[in-house]
Formats: sequence, C-alpha cells, structure tokens
Amino acid sequence: MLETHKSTSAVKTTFTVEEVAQHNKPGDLWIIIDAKVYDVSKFVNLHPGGAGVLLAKNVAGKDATEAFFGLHRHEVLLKPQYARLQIGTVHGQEEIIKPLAPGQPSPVPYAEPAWLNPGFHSPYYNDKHRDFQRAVRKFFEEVVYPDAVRHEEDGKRISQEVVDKLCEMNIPAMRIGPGKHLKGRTLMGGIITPEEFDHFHELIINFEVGRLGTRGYVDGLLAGEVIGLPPVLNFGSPELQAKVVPEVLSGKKFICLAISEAFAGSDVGGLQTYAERDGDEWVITGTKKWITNGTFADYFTVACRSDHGTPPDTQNGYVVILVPRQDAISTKSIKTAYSSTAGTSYVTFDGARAPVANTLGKVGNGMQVVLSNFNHERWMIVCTSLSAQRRIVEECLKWTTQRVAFGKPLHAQPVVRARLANMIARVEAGQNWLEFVTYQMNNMSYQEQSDKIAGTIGLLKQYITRTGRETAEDATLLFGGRGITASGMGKLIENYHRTSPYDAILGGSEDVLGDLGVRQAIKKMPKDIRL
Ligand code: HEM
Repeated sequence: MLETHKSTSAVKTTFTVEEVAQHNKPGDLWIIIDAKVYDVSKFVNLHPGGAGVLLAKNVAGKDATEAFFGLHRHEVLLKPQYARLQIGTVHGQEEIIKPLAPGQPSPVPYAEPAWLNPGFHSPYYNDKHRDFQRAVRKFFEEVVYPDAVRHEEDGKRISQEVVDKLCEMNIPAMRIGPGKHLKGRTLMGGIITPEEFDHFHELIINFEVGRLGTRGYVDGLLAGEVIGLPPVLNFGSPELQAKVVPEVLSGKKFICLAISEAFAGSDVGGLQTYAERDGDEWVITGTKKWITNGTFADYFTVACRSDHGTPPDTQNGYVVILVPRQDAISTKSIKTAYSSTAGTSYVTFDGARAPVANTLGKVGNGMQVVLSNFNHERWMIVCTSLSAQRRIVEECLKWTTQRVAFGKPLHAQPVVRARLANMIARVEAGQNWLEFVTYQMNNMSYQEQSDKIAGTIGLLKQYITRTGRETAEDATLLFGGRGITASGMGKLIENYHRTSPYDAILGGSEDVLGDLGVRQAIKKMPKDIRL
C-alpha cells in the first residue's frame, strides 16, 4: 500500500499494478477497471456472468477495463451495490470514463440535435431555449428516469410523486403547447414566461420524454392528457374548463382520449359507441380499444354517434363528450408489446352518464373536434419518436466503439460503418424536417396549420416511423444477441426494436398518413398547370 489520500469525498487507497497482481486467486481476488481497484473476492460467486470469467488468467489481478466495457454498461459500476466493491485506485493512473453530470449534453457525435453541440448554429433556438433544455434534461434525469425504469419493468402507472413534481414545473401544461392554459403559470421554475413559450420549448420537453428509452412509460407519462385535454380546452364550456382543466393540470385527476374501437381504428367515422339523450344527460353505450392511460383515467374524452340507425358515413350525429369515471365504465388492461405502465385499456361504457353540458363542440361537429387534435398529436409523436431514434444512434456509436470483435472495434468493419451512416443520415434528415415544421407551427394559426401543413405532418410522421423501424433493425443487427435481450448492454435496443411499431400506428397509421399527405398535395394541384 503506497499512500492514503482524500479523493472526491471518501478516503481512498492507492495500489501499484504489481500489488494488485498478487490478489489473483479464489478468496483473494482484485481487478482493475479504469484505474480503480475492485475487491471481488466475495462478489465472485454472486457475479451474474459467473465466477470463472473473473478468475481467468487475463482478468484476475489484472487491468480488465477493455473486457469489462465489452460486456457491461457503465451504469453497472455506478450502482451502490457494485460501487462499494471499489477499495482504491491505481497509483499514477487517472480514471478516464466518467458519467455525465446531470443535465450535461452527450459528447457523442449525433447523440444530440446539432443545435446542442458547441460551435453549431441554428436559426430556431435562442439562449432561453438552451437554458430551458438544460433544466428539463436535469429534471428528467433526476426525477423522471428512475421512475421510468422502475415502472417500465413492473408495469405500474407513473408514481403520483413524479406527477406532482411534473405539475410543479407545469410540464403537463406545456406539453399541450403554447396557449391560454399557460397564463399565470410558472414554467420550469420561471426560466421562461408563458408569453415566451413556443413550440420549440414543447419540442424540447418531448425530446426528453422520448430519450428515456422506456417506450411504455413514454405513453404512461400522461400522454392521455396531451391528447385528451385539448378538446376540453378548445371546445368545452367555460364552466367545464374551470372545473376540469385545473384538476388535470395539477395532477389530481387523469384524462384520456377514447376514439379508437375494435370496430374502427383509422376509420374514425365508423365507430359504434352511441350517445342517447335522456333529459339533461347523455347515456353512453359502447366500447373503446387501445385507450392510452385508460386504466387510471378519471375522465374520458369520448367520440360517439348520437344518430343510431343512420348510415355509418353520415356525420350529423357525431359528437365528443367528456365522461367522468363511474360504475357504468369499466377499464381492462390490454397486454401489448410494451409495458402496461402506459395504461393501455379496453373501455366499456354500459349506460354511462354525462351531463349534456359536457358536450365538446356541437352535435354533428364531432369529427372536426377529433381532427383538430390530430396534427398536434402527430407532431408530438414525431418528436418523441425521433428522439428515441437518436438515442439508438448514440447507443450504436458507443457499442461499435467499445465492443471488440476479431481483434478490432466493431466499427473497423465497413459493413458496420455503412449501417451507422444510414442511421445518422436518417435521424439528421428527420430532425431538420421536424424543426422546419415546428417553425411553421410557431408562425401559423391553428387554422392555417390545418390547411397548409396537416399533410406535411402526415408525411413527416410516416418518414420518422418508417426510418425508426429501419434503425431498429440496423441496431439489432449491430448488437446481435444483446439487441434481443431486455437487460444489460442492449436493453435500449431491445425496447426500441420491440416498441418502435407503436409510433407507426398510434395517432394514425403510417400508410394512412402517407396517403393523407399525398391527397392533400393533390387537392392543391393547380388546375391550369400541365407538363
Ligand atoms: C466490479 C466488477 C464487475 C461487476 C460489478 C460485474 C457485474 C456484472 C453484472 C451486473 C452483470 C449482469 C449484466 C449486466 O447488468 O450488465 C455481469 C455480467 C457479466 N459479466 Fe461482469 N462484472 C464485473 C466484472 C467482470 C469482468 C472483469 C468480466 C470479464 C472479463 C465480467 C464478465 C461478465 C460476463 C461474461 C457477463 C455476462 C454478460 C452477458 O450476459 O452479456 N464481469 N457482470
């Protein structure tokens, strides 16, 4: 033992490489990882990778840094139960691999949108956006991420404690976009004012949600509110808004949007949930399927038909109603490919009642209420989906650098670099297109957006979700067996590969949206133009 000195906080001991080398047998086993000395004498029999690998000649008493990082994520060493195996450091060596400070952007190329990289410029973001981004990143890493990992695994809904903290920052309110619902609110502790808040701030929040890498929880993180509350805000009576909006935006009540049915998915006109008038009340009967957050919702924004008996293509009776949870409503969890923390549910309305005052918009205008919501929902999905895709690019760049095969890092193989090239190009193209669309949203009224960019948003979503699945495929091949393993090095790839089809379906399926984009373009074809 050479000396004892104070490192960051604890008292640490330094050892020479030769000293460590003497501890190389069962019962007395040390290893070096990144200049740190670990005593694994007792841990060896608990090691998930087995005892033999730690007792191997090139590992026992040796520097096993490269072998370690070819097999484990860095976070393994940061877990308290493993961090405490460290007994000191190697004399004269410095640790190289350090975790990022909370809120710090990743230095891996293409891991962040270019505007976050030092020395890069963007016409879309100012210093306030940068401050906002740092604060949101830190908040998500410290408050949301541990909850996301826990509930992606156990399938339970987002913790109330996290909901309360999200609401304290007014994140659920900001996820609905700029507007009157932000008036008087303190946003992210006051970093920006409600008047300054724009769709790029909203994009920043959605990006942090997307990069959690836990797709079920991404929807469990109150996605129902992002799509279920706008119809109340835009079409509800002032009295209804005064009651419901504060309850939902303070996290005391949960809301979901109930449109799709076993009978009607993308065909939102073909639904078969009926609302009948009984005095001052609606009586609602029918079923809804794939309703995000439905299992824990207190309010259901329900698309119904009130014209029982008329042909399904008439819209005269189409109506949207806010229905509070009651005994006549049952919600059953649907087991899907992602975690049930999303609250995906089959909802049955068995004569559920809602006051006629809960009608959102006019009877017959229900389709307009539903459609008016779609552009924003699709744009939101594009944001979270693209951010998840970018996270996968980061994982692949790290993996192909640290994983050695055939004596070289994986990225020494041209075929690996070719896959990385495609992944990077796709995510960068998507980012630029998304930022362009977001800029238009900042400068157009909602009406103008529906007219000018509804088709573009459809095409953009089609592009992002299609490229997302190509990237999922590429990443799985790069990670091999680990890409299909839910824990360890490839866990984000496995989650992404399993869940990336969600984005291609939710909010309008890929094919339907591509078609919408083209149909909108054809509608605008000038009559007086020829080849
Ligand atoms: C302080 C040192 C170490 C700790 C705390 C540790 C911990 C772990 C843990 C938690 C796992 C489960 C998988 C995961 O969560 O990533 C694991 C797997 C494994 N470890 Fe270690 N390990 C250590 C050192 C080593 C070393 C030096 C080697 C070999 C050179 C090694 C070889 C393996 C192997 C082969 C697996 C199985 C990997 C797989 O299933 O893909 N470990 N280790």
